[in-house]
Amino acid sequence: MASLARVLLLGESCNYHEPVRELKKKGWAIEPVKEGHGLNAKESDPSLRVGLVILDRCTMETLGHIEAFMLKSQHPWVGLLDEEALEVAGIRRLLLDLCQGFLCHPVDPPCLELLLHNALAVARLQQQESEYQIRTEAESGEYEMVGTTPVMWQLFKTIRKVAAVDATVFIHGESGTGKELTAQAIHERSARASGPFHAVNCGALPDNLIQSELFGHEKGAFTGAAQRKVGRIEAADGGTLFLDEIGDLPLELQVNLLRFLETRRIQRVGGLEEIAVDVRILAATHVDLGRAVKEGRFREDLYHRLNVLQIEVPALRDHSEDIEILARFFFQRFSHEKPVCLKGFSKEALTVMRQYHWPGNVRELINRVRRAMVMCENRLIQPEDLGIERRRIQRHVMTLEEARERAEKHALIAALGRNKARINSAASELGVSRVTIYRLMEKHGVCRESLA
Ligand SMILES: Nc1ncnc2c1ncn2[C@@H]1O[C@H](COP(=O)(O)OP(=O)(O)OP(=O)(O)O)[C@@H](O)[C@H]1O
Repeated sequence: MASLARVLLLGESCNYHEPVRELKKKGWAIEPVKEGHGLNAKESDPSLRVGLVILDRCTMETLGHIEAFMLKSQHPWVGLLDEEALEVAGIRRLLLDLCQGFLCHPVDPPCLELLLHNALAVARLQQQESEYQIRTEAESGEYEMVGTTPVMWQLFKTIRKVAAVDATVFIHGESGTGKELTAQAIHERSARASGPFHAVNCGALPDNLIQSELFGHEKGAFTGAAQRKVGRIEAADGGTLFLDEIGDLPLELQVNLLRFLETRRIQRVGGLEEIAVDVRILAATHVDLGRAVKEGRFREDLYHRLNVLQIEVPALRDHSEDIEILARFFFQRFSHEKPVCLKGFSKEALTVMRQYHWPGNVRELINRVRRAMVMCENRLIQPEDLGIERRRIQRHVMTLEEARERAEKHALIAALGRNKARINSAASELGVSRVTIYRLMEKHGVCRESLA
C-alpha cells in the first residue's frame, strides 16, 4: 500500500536526507516541490498525497510562501524542524493550524513513517468526506432541499403526492422554514413544471398596490397607470402562483381571489374583459389562519377553498438532527467565499447549533453560517463566530412539556404513516380512541391526505 503513497516534499535541509532516503526505500514516492512549482497540475490529479514540510532556518518571507502553498494544497502535512525553529511564533502557528503532526531533528525514520501513515489516513478520510458531501448534495438536489429525518421524509413524500394533483395547497410553517422552497418543489414535480413559477408576498405590498400586482391593470386605470400591466396571476398562466403570507391579504382582495378561484377568470383593474387564466395556487402563512377566520380577519369561504390540501413544514428545532447536515450543505454552498484555510465546524460549534432554538429557522441558520465563514480566524468555525450567545441557548433548552408535545406528534405521524393513514389501525396501535386520534391530528396540524 505504501508504494502507492506520494509525498510532496517542501523545503530542503541536509538534516533530513537520511530519513527521506529511508522513506524512499520503504516505497514512498517522494516528489520535491521545485521553486515556482504550480499547484494546479497537481490538484487535478486525484491520487492521494500527503505533504512533508521542512521548516528549519525559515525567513519570514519563505515562511509566508510555505504557508500559502500549504493552504492552497488540500493535503494533510507533517512538519520537520529543529528545536530552535519552535521558538518562532509563526512556525508554531503553522504547525498548529496546518500540520497533522511534526518531528524535531534528529528524526527517527520509523516515527516519521508512522506520522505519514496517519496523515495518509486523514487524506483518505478527507476524500471520502468530500465524496459524501457531493453525494448528499446530489441526493438532495431534487429540490435542493436537505433533510434526513422522518419529519423531512414525510415532507418530501407529501410534496410528491400533492405535486401529482392540481388542487390548491396550503403550506403552513414558521417563518424561514422553507415554505417557498416547498412550493417550488411542488411546482417542479408537477405537470406544470415547464410553465412559470411566480411568488408574491402578500404581506410585503401596500394595500393600494396589491390588487394591480395580482390582477394587473389597464392603461389609465388610475393616476400613474401609464401602461397596461399584466398581473402576477396572469403572468403565471400555465404554471403556479405562490401566495406567501396570504393572511395579510386585505379583505376586499380576498373576495377577488375567491372569485378567481371559482371562475378561473380575472379582470384587470380598470378593464372590462374577463381573461381566462390557468394557474395553480399554492398559499402559505405563518399565522394561525383558523383563528384569523374566527376573528373575522380572513374569509371562511376563501379559507376552505385554499385549504384543500395542507402541508406542514417543520420548524428547524423539530428536526434538529438535520442541523449539522444543513450547516455543512450551506458551508459547501458558500465555500467560494470562504478563506482557503477554513475547513469546517468545530465540535463545540456543532453542539451549540444543536442546542440553539433557531427562532428564524433555516434562514437564520444560513445567515449564521455565512457570517461565521467571514468572521472565523481559525481552521474551524467556533461558537463565537456563529454569534449565538450561550445565555440564549440555555434559556431555550426544551421544557418537559415541549418534549412531550414533540414526542406525541412524532408518534402520531409515525403510527399514521405505518398504517397508511387508517385512523382505526393507528388508534389501536397507539392504544387510544379514534376521537383522540382526530383530536391529536387537529392539535398538531397533521393532515390525513398527506400521510396516506
Ligand atoms: N430543507 C432545506 N434545505 C435547504 N435549504 C432550505 C431548506 N429549508 C429552507 N431552506 C432555505 O432557507 C431559506 C428560507 O426558506 P424559504 O424562503 O422557503 O422560507 P419561508 O418559510 O417561505 O420563509 P418566510 O415565511 O419568511 O417567507 C431559503 O434560502 C431556502 O432555500
